[in-house]
Amino acid sequence: MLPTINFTETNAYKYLADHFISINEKSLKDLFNEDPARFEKFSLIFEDILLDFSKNRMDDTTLALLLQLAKECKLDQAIKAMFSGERINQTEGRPVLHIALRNQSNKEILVDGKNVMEDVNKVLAKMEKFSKAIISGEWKGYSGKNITDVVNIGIGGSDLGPVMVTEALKAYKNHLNMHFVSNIDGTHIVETLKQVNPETTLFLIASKTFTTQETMTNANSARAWFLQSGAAEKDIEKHFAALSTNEKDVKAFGIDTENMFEFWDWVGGRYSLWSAIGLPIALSIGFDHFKELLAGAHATDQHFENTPFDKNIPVILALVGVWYINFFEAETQAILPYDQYLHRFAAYFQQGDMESNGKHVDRNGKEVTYETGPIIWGEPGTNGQHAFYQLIHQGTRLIPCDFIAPAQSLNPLGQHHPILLSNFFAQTEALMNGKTEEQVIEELKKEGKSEEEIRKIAPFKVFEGNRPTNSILLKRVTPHSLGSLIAMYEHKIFVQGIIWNIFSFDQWGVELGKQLAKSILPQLKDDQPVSSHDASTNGLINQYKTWR
Ligand SMILES: O=P(O)(O)OC[C@H]1O[C@@H](O)[C@@H](O)[C@@H](O)[C@@H]1O
Repeated sequence: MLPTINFTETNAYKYLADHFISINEKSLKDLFNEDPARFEKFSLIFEDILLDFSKNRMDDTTLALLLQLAKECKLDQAIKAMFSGERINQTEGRPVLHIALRNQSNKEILVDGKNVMEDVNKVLAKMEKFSKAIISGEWKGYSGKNITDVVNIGIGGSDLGPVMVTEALKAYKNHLNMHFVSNIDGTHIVETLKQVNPETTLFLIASKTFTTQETMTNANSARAWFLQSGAAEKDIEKHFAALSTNEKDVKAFGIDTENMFEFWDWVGGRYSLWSAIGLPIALSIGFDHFKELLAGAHATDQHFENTPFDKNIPVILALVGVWYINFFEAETQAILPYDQYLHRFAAYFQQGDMESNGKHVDRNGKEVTYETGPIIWGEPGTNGQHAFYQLIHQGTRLIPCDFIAPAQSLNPLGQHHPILLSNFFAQTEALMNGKTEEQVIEELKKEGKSEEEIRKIAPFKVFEGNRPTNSILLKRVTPHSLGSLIAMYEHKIFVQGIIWNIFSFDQWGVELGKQLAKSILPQLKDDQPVSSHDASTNGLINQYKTWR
């Protein structure tokens, strides 16, 4: 069982609330001036990843109090509960064991007296064999040709992880062309099928439940297309595989369980890329690289489980986040990777974070009286700079940002990487230091502007600065470092959920819309006007009926 402490009733919270008043008056510049050792104190290195959290609006006292908060919320107990396989997803009665999927130490993890590592290793071995057969061409399509294209059909956690990782690790990929179909909009599957040949295409039907409407509809359309293109029922076994926990429905769909890659209810959808759901990753970059991804995540797991909180990267990331969300009232958190390969990283953690911690009821079943999960957003640098950074620099909102960049480029081309990184360094510096009115006036004078012109324009050119950032500098994007980085964010989300006293591993919030869509669908069959909804919904449906 997880602790059920209201963090606003801890001593640390009360001290933090007082302490906030004094910190809020200080600028980041002051904080750096006051403490020459600030960078050394407020940065951590883990393997080839440096976290610099010194450009945050906090000092030694803040950190000490945040650490005390974690202690008072019994974070240590919660971490132990997760790693030991307790049913910490209490609203669904399940353990939370994505850490088992990448448990390369193979240390036993028991659930109901059974070591889950046996099943994990069995599926990994099956994934290895299968991916090697497909990649090598040993596995043939129904007409004897090698597989050239893989179409993953899944949505949410059964899509976003594999999409993000295959994009992030594109530099490591082999000859297989990867396609991802998620949207129920027929356009997605139709446009994808235009690009592939049934004789050389492998479809992966990725769904934990194997009941998700979007995925099953897309899967059935893919199956129909396959059969209409000249293949026979018996050929399905060469071209369709399932990644799921639901053996019964996989069989009913017509997929041989030989081609089923199993996972278990203790793997949350948004934490599933390490499971059979990662098969498209193994196919795209090869199983050995997939294992390195798992190893990177496992290294972070060990760091998270065993490192004192003051040196623990996920814990620090989480506590700094809590500081902004609950004291500075920041509503959003930007994730800004300065790496084109990481272009889906923020989108991935939109699900990871917002589906986990977008909760308004605490672990006692009571309405919370404080903010929980932030709105996650972001785009890769430097594109974002030319789009929305204006608001981050000069807008009225405080937006904590995580800047992420690799020191080494996987495509060293002329001056591209130094230019990219100069922007990465410059942005966090600019956000911290800003530009004073005196500096603006000085610059305008140098440009030869008149007193009158200077007076008019100067206020608009001032940057107040004092805007907080984390910088995460990786040596290089590799399967290992990416695995570590993803796991850092996963555990950050876990820690924040513990502090906020919410359940991070259910997602009831996605159900209501699904339910209503199911009841509306039959009403769309005929042209009879509907009147059973509110006036707006009736009006929209009836207009649709006249226009379709
Ligand atoms: O993998 P399946 O079961 O198709 O679910 C796909 C997605 O469905 C959504 O409604 C959420 O619950 C996600 O967490 C999940 O990843």
